[in-house]
Amino acid sequence: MTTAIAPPDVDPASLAVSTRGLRKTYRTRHGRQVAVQGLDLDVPLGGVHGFLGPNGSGKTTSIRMLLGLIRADSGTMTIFGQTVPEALPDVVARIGAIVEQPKFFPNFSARKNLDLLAGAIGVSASDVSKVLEEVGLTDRAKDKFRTYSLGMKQRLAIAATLLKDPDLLIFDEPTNGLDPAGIREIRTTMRSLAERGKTVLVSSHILAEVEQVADTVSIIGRGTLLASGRVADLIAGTTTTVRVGVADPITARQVLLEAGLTVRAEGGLLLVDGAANPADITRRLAHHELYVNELVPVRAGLESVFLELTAGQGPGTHIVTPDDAVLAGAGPSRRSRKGETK
Ligand SMILES: Nc1ncnc2c1ncn2[C@@H]1O[C@H](COP(=O)(O)OP(=O)(O)OP(=O)(O)O)[C@@H](O)[C@H]1O
Repeated sequence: MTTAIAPPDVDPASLAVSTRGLRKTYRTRHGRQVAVQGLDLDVPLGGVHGFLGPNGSGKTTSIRMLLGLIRADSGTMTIFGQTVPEALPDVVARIGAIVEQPKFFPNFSARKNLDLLAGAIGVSASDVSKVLEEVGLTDRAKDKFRTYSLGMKQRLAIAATLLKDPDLLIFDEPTNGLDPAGIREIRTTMRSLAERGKTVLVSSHILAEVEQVADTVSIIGRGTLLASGRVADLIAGTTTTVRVGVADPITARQVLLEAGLTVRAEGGLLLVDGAANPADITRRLAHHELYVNELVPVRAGLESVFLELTAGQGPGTHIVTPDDAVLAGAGPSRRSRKGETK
C-alpha cells in the first residue's frame, strides 16, 4: 500500500518549482470553495514532472498561482529558488507556459505566426526555424494555421513557448481533445525537451497517459498532495490488480469482499486488489463453485496508486481509468518497473 508522503525538506534552489502550504479558495454562489489546500509541491530540475489529479483537484488553480495569474490566499512558492510572485519579473524569461490555448492568426502560416511573435520579443528568424524543427512542424510551416489538426495547433503553441528558450515549460492538460496520434506527438515533444535539459511540468487527469512520459510525478486530490516521487518507485509500492472474469460476478464479488480483498466492478469483469497471488482468487471462488474464465494480472500503475491513496474517501473524485485513457488515445503502456531508487 502506498502511503501519502510528506515532501522532504529540500533546498528550493535545487528545484525548478516548490510550494509549501499553498492555499486558494474561491468565492462562489454556494459559499467558499476550497480549490487548493496546503499544497506542498516539489518539481526537480530537469526531466518531465507529471502534476496529476482528477478533474477539479486544483491543478489549474495551482499553476495559475505559480504564474502570478491569480493570487494565493496563503503559502509560499518558489521558481528556480526565487520567491514568486514577487520575483516573477526576474524568472519569467526562463518560463514558457501554456495554460490556455494561445491565439494564432488562422489565415497566416505557422511560420508567419511565429515570425510575428518572435519580432515582438526580439527573437531571430533562425530561432523560429529551430523551434519549428523542434516540434516537428518544419514540413508544414508554410501551411495556414486554420488547416492544422488539433495536435499540430498544440505543437505550434509549444513552439511559441520555446521561442525565448525557457528552462521551465509548464503545460496545463496539453493533450486535452487530442487523438491518439496527437497525444503521442506531444509526448515525444515533451521527452525531447527533457532530454535537452529542460524541466517540463505537465498537468493531467489521465494518469496512465503521463505515466508513460514522466520521470517524476506529484499526485494531488482535493487540493492536497497525496504522493510524489519517481514513477517507478510509486508503482513499485502498489499491489498488483487482477482482472477476473466469472459467470456470476455479483456473487463472486461478494465472496472476494468477504475474504477481505478490494473489488471493483468494470464492464462485467472484476478488478481485484490485495490477493497474495492470482491462484488465491481462483481457489476462493472455486470453493463457492464459481469458476473463472479470465484471470489476468493487470500491472499496477499510477491509477492504482491513486485509488489506493483515496480508498474510503467516497465519491467526489473522478479519475480516468487506463481503459478510458486507451479510448482517449493514450495507447499501450511502455512503462518499466525496473527504475532504481533515488
Ligand atoms: N474561478 C473559479 N471560481 C470558482 N471556483 C473555481 C474557479 N476555478 C476553479 N474553481 C473550482 O476550484 C476547484 C479546482 O479547480 P481547478 O480548475 O484548479 O482543478 P483542475 O485539477 O485543474 O481540474 P481540471 O482537470 O478539470 O482542469 C474546482 O472545484 C473548481 O470548480
